[in-house]
Amino acid sequence: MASLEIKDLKVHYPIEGGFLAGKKSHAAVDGISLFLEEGKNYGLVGESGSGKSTAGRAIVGLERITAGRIFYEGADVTATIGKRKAAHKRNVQMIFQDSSASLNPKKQIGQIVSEPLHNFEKLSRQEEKKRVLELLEMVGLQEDALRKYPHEFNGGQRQRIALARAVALRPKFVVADEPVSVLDLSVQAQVLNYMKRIQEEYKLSYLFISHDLGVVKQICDELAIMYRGRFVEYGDRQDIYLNPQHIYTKRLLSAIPNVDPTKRDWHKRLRREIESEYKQSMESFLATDGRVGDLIPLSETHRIAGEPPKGER
Ligand SMILES: Nc1ncnc2c1ncn2[C@@H]1O[C@H](COP(=O)(O)OP(=O)(O)OP(=O)(O)O)[C@@H](O)[C@H]1O
Repeated sequence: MASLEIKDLKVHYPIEGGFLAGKKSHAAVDGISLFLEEGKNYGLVGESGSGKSTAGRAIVGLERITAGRIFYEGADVTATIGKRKAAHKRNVQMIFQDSSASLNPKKQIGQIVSEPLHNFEKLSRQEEKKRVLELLEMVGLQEDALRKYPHEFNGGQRQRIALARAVALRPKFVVADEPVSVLDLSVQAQVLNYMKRIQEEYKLSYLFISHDLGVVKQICDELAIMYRGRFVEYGDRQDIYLNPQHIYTKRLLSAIPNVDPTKRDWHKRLRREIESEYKQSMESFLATDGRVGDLIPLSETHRIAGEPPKGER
């Protein structure tokens, strides 16, 4: 069974003129480790700026790594940008948040989806076209899409095209960086359904990057919660939703919309409590130069995703 292992990954960006402030680099990703198994879905969750996208790009080889190693099926595939090993390139693909930027506007959909096949597989023209049509069909598009350009489709359709291209080589892992966050709710659900369907068909795994625990809940088996380049909590989806251990996780959970209206008051009060606990805890965190190990232990754990306490139902 295929696996992707990330060991102590660091991506530090140089700070321009940073020597004046006594700090030469900014740690966007500061030592994260993950072990991903084929067939399971993983969520990388955190607020804007926590380092999720940088981590995702580094994992697929689009970002220069400062330190750490990446192993695909046990083999070290850590490489500098543009020099990824073939197995890693084929088997670890990525889709991005902004499909209007990631799909070349000057190319027709047929060209876009066939590009990876063209680069990696020696198929006849006929075989290639057949495969592209299968891929388009899998994401709910017809043959007439072949000669159209990205701007002729809406955001949800474009994201489905990006998905078709990402899975053209039947990869084992797809890093999906906020793939639905700019879409309307109904379109989000549609794209997520296609993602699930493709996963069942191809037995692949997603590393799903999102700031929204509500979306991640629908697709991921395991979650890593990221804050300032590090993981503050990692574990099974159910454990994290029902029994979050970290104040930062609780805060993200408390921000999930769609609360049952009958429990709204309870939820509001809980949010207020969490905000005040969060402030104190994170002030100490920052005072200790942002080391996760220095976080103040939690006081009582609120069962956020579960039911309100008895007597408040
Ligand atoms: N190319 C870059 N050069 C310098 N700093 C960068 C670069 N890319 C990202 N950063 C910084 O690294 C940190 C992490 O950014 P990143 O985009 O990975 O976070 P994120 O959690 O994905 O946030 P978002 O959801 O807003 O994209 C941020 O402080 C960001 O400003």
